[in-house]
Amino acid sequence: MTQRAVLLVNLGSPDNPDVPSVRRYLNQFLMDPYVIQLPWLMRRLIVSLFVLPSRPKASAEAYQSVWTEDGSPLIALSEKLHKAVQQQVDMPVELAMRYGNPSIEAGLLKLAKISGIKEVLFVPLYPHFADSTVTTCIETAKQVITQHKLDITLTIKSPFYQEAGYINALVEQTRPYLMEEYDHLLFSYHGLPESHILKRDPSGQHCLKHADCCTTPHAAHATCYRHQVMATTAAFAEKAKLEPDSYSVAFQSRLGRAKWLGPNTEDRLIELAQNGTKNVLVMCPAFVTDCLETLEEIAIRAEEVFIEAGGRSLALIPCLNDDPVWVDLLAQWCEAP
Ligand SMILES: C=CC1=C(C)c2cc3[nH]c(cc4nc(cc5[nH]c(cc1n2)c(C)c5CCC(=O)O)C(CCC(=O)O)=C4C)c(C)c3C=C
Ligand SMILES: [Fe+2]
Ligand SMILES: [Fe+2]
Repeated sequence: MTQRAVLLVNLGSPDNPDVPSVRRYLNQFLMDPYVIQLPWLMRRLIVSLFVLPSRPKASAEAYQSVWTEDGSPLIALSEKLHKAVQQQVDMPVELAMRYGNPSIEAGLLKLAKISGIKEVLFVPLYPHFADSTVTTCIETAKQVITQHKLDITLTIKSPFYQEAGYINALVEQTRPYLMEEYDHLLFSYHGLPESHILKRDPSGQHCLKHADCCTTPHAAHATCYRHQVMATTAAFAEKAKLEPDSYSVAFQSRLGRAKWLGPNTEDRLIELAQNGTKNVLVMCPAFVTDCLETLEEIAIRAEEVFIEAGGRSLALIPCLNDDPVWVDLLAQWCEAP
């Protein structure tokens, strides 16, 4: 019997698309000190005064527009992925969410109870490093292990933003869309406040200090989300043989008043439409499963913005979800991360 088990970890969704459930979810999410990186009292005030009074209603409506018979798309698709991986490997695999359910605590307790399990391969389902995604789920897992005195070690899968297997899976998944006619391919990555990147630059003098910082080799790139998404884009463009002017990068899902990475996806789509681009393809490689941010923000809202600005069609390329090439890659990592 193997000593290893696997925990796949994604972000999580509200339990239901109603206002109270979304409020609970947003409160847990935004009170996370890795997400809003301010002292507790300031975070509490911002979340209570500026987010919780109005956002749960708007977000609940957005969730309702994409909710499925099986629940939230992010959870339902992550469960399909989990099942497909479990079928390929001879070790226990569980799925957990950083916010909402099933929790990281429940997943680790379940795995730790299985006789003979000594090591958990912990796989954050994010290709790129960010404290607000990767660090927070790792720290939560460590707390659970300490709190419950679990006799297991964690092996953590590193961000895989430029691993050949991941780029290959993305290119294979995207190929049918690239073979259709289109004018421009937009890589829309989830955004991040610039302060999160600056805080992680060990030199304090590299990240976001000059225009080509992300393509100039530097130790900061181990934790630089912007460098990592640029590296994914470059590796994808090379493997898919994209023409240099046929694609660009933008950042979506901005929240609040702080300065976030740019350009903003909606602004970029307006610019493309105004410059005569008619048919745009959008892919979102920061997400491995489709979710609110791809299905509602891009496929519904961004499409409206693009068409209103003069574009003709916007097609969202699905995330990897339970694509067989991606499932095979995860199964390989289970055996040898
Ligand atoms: C892909 C990686 C993600 C990063 C980096 C990230 C940072 C980040 N997000 C918020 C605020 C919100 N994000 C929300 C939804 C959401 N975010 C991600 C992924 C990343 N977030 C996913 C996969 C989802 C979808 C969840 C789902 O149920 O489908 C939301 C909730 C929805 C809404 O009200 O808009 C918020 C809020 C911040 C502040 C942040 C970095 C600081
Ligand atoms: Fe950079
Ligand atoms: Fe987010």
